[in-house]
Amino acid sequence: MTAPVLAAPTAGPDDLHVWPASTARLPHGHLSVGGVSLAELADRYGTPLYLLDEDEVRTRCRTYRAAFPEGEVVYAAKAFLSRAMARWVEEEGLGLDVCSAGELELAHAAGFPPERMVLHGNAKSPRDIELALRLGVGRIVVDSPSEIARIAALTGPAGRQKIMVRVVPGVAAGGHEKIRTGTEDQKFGLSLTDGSAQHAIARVLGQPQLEMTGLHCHIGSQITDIKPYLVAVRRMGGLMARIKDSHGVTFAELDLGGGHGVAYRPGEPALDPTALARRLTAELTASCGAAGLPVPRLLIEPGRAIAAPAGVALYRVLAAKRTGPKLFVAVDGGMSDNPRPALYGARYAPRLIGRPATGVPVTATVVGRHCEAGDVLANDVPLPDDLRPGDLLAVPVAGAYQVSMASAYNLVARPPVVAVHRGTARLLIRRETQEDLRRRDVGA
Ligand SMILES: Cc1ncc(COP(=O)(O)O)c(C=O)c1O
Ligand SMILES: N[C@@H](CCCC[NH3+])C(=O)O
Repeated sequence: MTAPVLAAPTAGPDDLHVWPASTARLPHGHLSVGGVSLAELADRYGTPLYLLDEDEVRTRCRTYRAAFPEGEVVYAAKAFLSRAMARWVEEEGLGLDVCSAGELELAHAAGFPPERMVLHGNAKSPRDIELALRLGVGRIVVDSPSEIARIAALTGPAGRQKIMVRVVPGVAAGGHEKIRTGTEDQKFGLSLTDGSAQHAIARVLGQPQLEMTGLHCHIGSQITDIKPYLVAVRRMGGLMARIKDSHGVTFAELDLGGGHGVAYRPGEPALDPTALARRLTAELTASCGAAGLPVPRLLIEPGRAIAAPAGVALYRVLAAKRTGPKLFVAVDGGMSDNPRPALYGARYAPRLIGRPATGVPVTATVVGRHCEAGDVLANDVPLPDDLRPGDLLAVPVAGAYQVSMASAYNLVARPPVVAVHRGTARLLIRRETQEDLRRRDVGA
């Protein structure tokens, strides 16, 4: 299905710099992304609606590959996955981080080569491991000692499965306490300080069916400062040196996970992959040089930084009212399609589209339609005071951890995802239907 391009843009994207690069202003308050009018997309596919700009995804993949020419860039599918997304990422030469049989199967169905996948997870099910081994997933990242024997047994004497071990480097970083994974008070990885990482590594090294290619760490998400990554590199370097001393083994790879932060609102910082690559490489070279270690090949696993800025969410206003001092603007989505504000206090910058903003700018709170006071999409944001039912709101930087974390709370169907690309639009994921939801209810 395609949607035509509207008229030529009238002005450049000035305050639109957290929007996809293809965003353009059209007459009468309209906007286009990927050459397609957002208002027209809303009419065609309904709202709430998520769109993804294919060129923005591909450009971001290319920027990462150019930043890490010697390394391997592995897209974290948990940020957003569809068959088209898997194909774009594959065509751009990235690997894929999957953390469930579901992600693995979908990517496999899309033709993503299993050998370029990395399987993660703090609680891998027997099926996750069996499927990964049967399909020939490139690397499995061990997060718990109990996985090791299972992976070795299922690999069988003839095979040799590549393994990494996830280590907690003791680094506090991340945009919110719930997305910090570099310290020992959270569930992921194995401790450096109590020796459980060293113990797991020794067990992996003792299994002839397993080939330990290197260490892994992932310190958190929405990180905008390079320094915590440099501390993590030094700690990983220290551990690699101790493993060399105790086991006489050096590793060919080091996976530093993802977590690279993006700007959700104009003026916010973002992590620059090129600067990150330069500093990481320098730090790794220095750490390894000092310890007499060969410099391992770097793997990194960006999810948000590839997908988030390529996505836009579209909502229609259902109600607008003043309650005390506050202007509440209620839209037809909410925490079921975007739980991030409720979970992490995430902030967004919605804007009115589809008509000129004639009203006086006021501070408004955009809320969803769910039966939950915490169902807020954007707190205290500037919007015109004359918003009315039927108006369209667009929220940029919506491509990661929204559709992939969506629920059907209140039996509100999950929204569709449409790809826009150089003047055309096509449906990637259809809207969930009430029939889909009813069909699961099989007890009378
Ligand atoms: C192991 C691992 N790698 C990569 C990522 C991707 O993180 P982000 O989307 O913040 O880049 C995650 C999620 O935080 C993760 O758990
Ligand atoms: N889901 C989180 C990030 C966690 C990343 C997955 N390990 C977010 O939306 O910010």
